[in-house]
Amino acid sequence: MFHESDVVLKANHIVKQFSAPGKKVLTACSDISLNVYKGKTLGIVGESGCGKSTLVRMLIQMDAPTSGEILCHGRDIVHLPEKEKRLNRQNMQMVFQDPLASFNPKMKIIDILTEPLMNFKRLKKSEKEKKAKELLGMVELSEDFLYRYPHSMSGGQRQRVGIARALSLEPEVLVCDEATSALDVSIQKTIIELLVKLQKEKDISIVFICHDIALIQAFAHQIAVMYLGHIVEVIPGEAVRTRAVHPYTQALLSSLFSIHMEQNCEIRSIEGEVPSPLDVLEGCPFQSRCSFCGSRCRTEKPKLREIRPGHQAACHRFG
Ligand SMILES: Nc1ncnc2c1ncn2[C@@H]1O[C@H](COP(=O)(O)OP(=O)(O)OP(=O)(O)O)[C@@H](O)[C@H]1O
Repeated sequence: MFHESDVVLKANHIVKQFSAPGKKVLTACSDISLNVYKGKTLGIVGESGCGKSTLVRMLIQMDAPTSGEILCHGRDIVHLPEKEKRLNRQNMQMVFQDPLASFNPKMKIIDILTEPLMNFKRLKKSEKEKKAKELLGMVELSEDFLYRYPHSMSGGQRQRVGIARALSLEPEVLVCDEATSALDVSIQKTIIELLVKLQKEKDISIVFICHDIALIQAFAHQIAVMYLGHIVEVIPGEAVRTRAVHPYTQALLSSLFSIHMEQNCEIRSIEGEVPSPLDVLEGCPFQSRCSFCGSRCRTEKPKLREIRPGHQAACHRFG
């Protein structure tokens, strides 16, 4: 299903560290390797603070890794000259959780939609209206919104504008950072259906960051599960419910609250607190919350190993 020749973006052993008070070092991303495939969705899931945003900021060149490489079609994009980096950014666009915060409230929708194209001098002023109408049509919004302001639209409509604006530059990779988390469940569903439709039409790769494994498994082709700066499991989306093996992925699945859940079904929470990324222990990052933790887990960090095609896990119980 996933072929090396279809890799658009590749992270190779990337690490991101920040300096913290008391001369400490905070490792937000620890030795992460993963692939983003053409026309496919990679879901990145994990609790708050596990390093999801830090990881995608590096993937889209907003931040440089402390070490490791990021390749776009095999070419190193970390060490590009600044000018080339800027041009390359057109190819990777982002949709944020709260479009109201990322849009200029004084700008009309026509200007919000066409600003990226104007900035890169890819659109003439005289063509703005035509292009903006086309972009609104692409996200199934009426042309009536053209001269309105973002605050007069609903959250779902604004998120459609955010998607249209991000896709205006025809990127190969679209990164959605909790892009549907602030929306009602029914609106969330329509936005995801729109993303899936646009992905099929345009063959774009989507990186979808989310803390909700139930949502992401419904449409992601592969899911990377993060815990404390580590990727602990990479699994095809359709297999996550039945084949996930990592105790953390299983804990996330069992703590799901689903509206389809049967009555009397037990909701289990994950025992214990996430340790601070400043005090990372030797061995497995999940050891303090894992009911299978053995002596090897306390001393040796498990490597992410393939356990079947397209499925990798970092756990001493497997591989
Ligand atoms: N610029 C920074 N300087 C210092 N520490 C940072 C910086 N950016 C992130 N961190 C730390 O790195 C860790 C990972 O943060 P990150 O925002 O990537 O997590 P996240 O999984 O995206 O969380 P959330 O879902 O809450 O956004 C956190 O401990 C955070 O405090």
